[in-house]
Amino acid sequence: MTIGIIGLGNMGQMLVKGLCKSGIISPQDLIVYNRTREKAAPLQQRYPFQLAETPQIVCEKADLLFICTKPLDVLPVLRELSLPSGVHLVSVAAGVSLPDLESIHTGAISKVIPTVTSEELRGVSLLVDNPRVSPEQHAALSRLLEAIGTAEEVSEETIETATILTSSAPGLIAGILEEFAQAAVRRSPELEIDTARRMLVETLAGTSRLLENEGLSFDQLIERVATKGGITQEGLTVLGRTLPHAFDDLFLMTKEKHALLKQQVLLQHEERYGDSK
Ligand SMILES: NC(=O)C1=CN([C@@H]2O[C@H](COP(=O)(O)OP(=O)(O)OC[C@H]3O[C@@H](n4cnc5c(N)ncnc54)[C@H](O)[C@@H]3O)[C@@H](O)[C@H]2O)C=CC1
Ligand SMILES: O=C(O)[C@@H]1CCC=N1
Repeated sequence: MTIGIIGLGNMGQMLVKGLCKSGIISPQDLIVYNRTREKAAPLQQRYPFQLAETPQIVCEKADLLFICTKPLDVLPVLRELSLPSGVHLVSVAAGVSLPDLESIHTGAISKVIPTVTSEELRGVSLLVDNPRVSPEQHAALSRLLEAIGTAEEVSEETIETATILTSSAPGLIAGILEEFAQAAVRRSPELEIDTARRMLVETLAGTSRLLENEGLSFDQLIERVATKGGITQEGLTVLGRTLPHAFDDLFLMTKEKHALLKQQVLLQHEERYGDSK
């Protein structure tokens, strides 16, 4: 099977690295197009994939085609292509829906929301298919996603919330850890910020191992740490007071951003067809 990738940004590169590292494919099974050809060179040296001169060549050679551009570039890029009906199109763009893509491609289409952590072969890819995806195409895509982490089938209704938990989360967790480290240094200025960051990274790795290897729930882990009448309980009380509002806000704002993106994609349709699809 030949896998095409258009756009070698964060997600395109993650797919190249993850899929090749996992051993599920060999680099020669990949055909990639990047607007700036030279930018692909360092990655191509490590993983000798095929580098196409044009995106049209990619879609003609690929059985499975990942479009990895930013959401508002997806439809304009695809419209310039003549997509063979047999190609299985996979969009990774947040805010671009299956119906948007169905207006362009008559064949099988999936929407996948991957995660940057799949470069390390861990993390969740969210997957939703349109009805034209055959069981064989679904199985082939799922196998690839399972090779770089786990694949969760979701509906288009839940994909936006799940995106925050799986795909935005590595960035959000990094943001939380940075605030954690900065607050520690504000409290104890003699502590180096990089030391605080290192302590948190190691603690995060240990925490995730403990949760996973011992099959602990979050509550069980809290019980192990928070000695009755001890220090951690005080911290948990503060979190219980402040975090629900912060996370409610976070889901509200990201939902609004999703809605805005979808509106902008819809406008691209209207500008093109002079009506609302
Ligand atoms: N970064 C992340 O963790 C995740 C991103 N996504 C989705 O992945 C998509 C890409 O995101 P990133 O990789 O972070 O963005 P990015 O900005 O790193 O990559 C976008 C790439 O598209 C290329 N591109 C733009 N126009 C093009 C064209 N006409 N032809 C060929 N290539 C073109 C750019 O050169 C760039 O390399 C977005 O739609 C985003 O919603 C989904 C899940 C996670
Ligand atoms: O922030 C974004 O828009 C992309 C989609 C999910 C993760 N990164």
